Amino acid sequence: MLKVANIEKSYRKGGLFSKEKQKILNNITFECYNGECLGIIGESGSGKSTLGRLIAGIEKPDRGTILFEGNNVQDRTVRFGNISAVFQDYTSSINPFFTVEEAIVEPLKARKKDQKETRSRIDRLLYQVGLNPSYRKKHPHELSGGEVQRVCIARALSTEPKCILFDEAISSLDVSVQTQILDLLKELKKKHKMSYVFITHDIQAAAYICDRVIIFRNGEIEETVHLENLKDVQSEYAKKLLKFLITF
Ligand SMILES: Nc1ncnc2c1ncn2[C@@H]1O[C@H](COP(=O)(O)OP(=O)(O)OP(=O)(O)O)[C@@H](O)[C@H]1O
Repeated sequence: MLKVANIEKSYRKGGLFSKEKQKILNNITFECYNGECLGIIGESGSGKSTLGRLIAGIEKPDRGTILFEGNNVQDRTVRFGNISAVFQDYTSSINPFFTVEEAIVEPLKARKKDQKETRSRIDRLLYQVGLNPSYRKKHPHELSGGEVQRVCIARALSTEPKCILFDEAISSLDVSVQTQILDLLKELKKKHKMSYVFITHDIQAAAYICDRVIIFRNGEIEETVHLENLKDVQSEYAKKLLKFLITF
């Protein structure tokens, strides 16, 4: 369903006018199937978030394609209602002038629903991410970082997308809230065959929710492994990385 093929991405090194480029992603090819949670782990700076931005359609690859059900995610209408994204930097994810209710309802606006139905949907989404209805009228500055992040997750779930990209999206939450969100994602995955691309440093969270894990190294895929074989990765790099992440 999500098909990433031969992706390359470079950025200018040393500012806007520099001619020198640094390759961040090289020859990235993988698929994320319906109902699958695909983890992406790798060292800081290995290009995970860059890949996340390409999947979310925020940036364009220099080469290669990212297709969702056969259509290019660069096309907004392909992403709309199908792919959502939750990023680590939640402070810039929500308009500071919006209330929680407005933020959650924004992606739903294109769909004509009656107000009562929308309100009960907002309450259900808030409940699912562990917030009560009293949060509806609050603004982001009145919330803790973890609460804003939960609103971002509720917003990403609001359109019932087929695929959600999470980029370190739950790392900042309390362990109990993390578990609640992971359990919710597991349930939605089972019920609606949703799929997730789950970028994380948290090997425990990845082990809890992912079906397969891609190990990233310097902008390339080092190894892809099914969760049940995580302890038996082949490459020396993957062994070292996992050992580091598990003992860290
Ligand atoms: N817009 C940009 N312009 C120039 N360089 C960039 C840009 N975005 C990212 N980079 C560089 O690309 C490299 C990969 O960054 P990226 O954020 O994708 O890594 P990451 O694996 O997600 O790291 P982390 O785990 O720390 O979030 C880094 O060297 C970073 O400095």
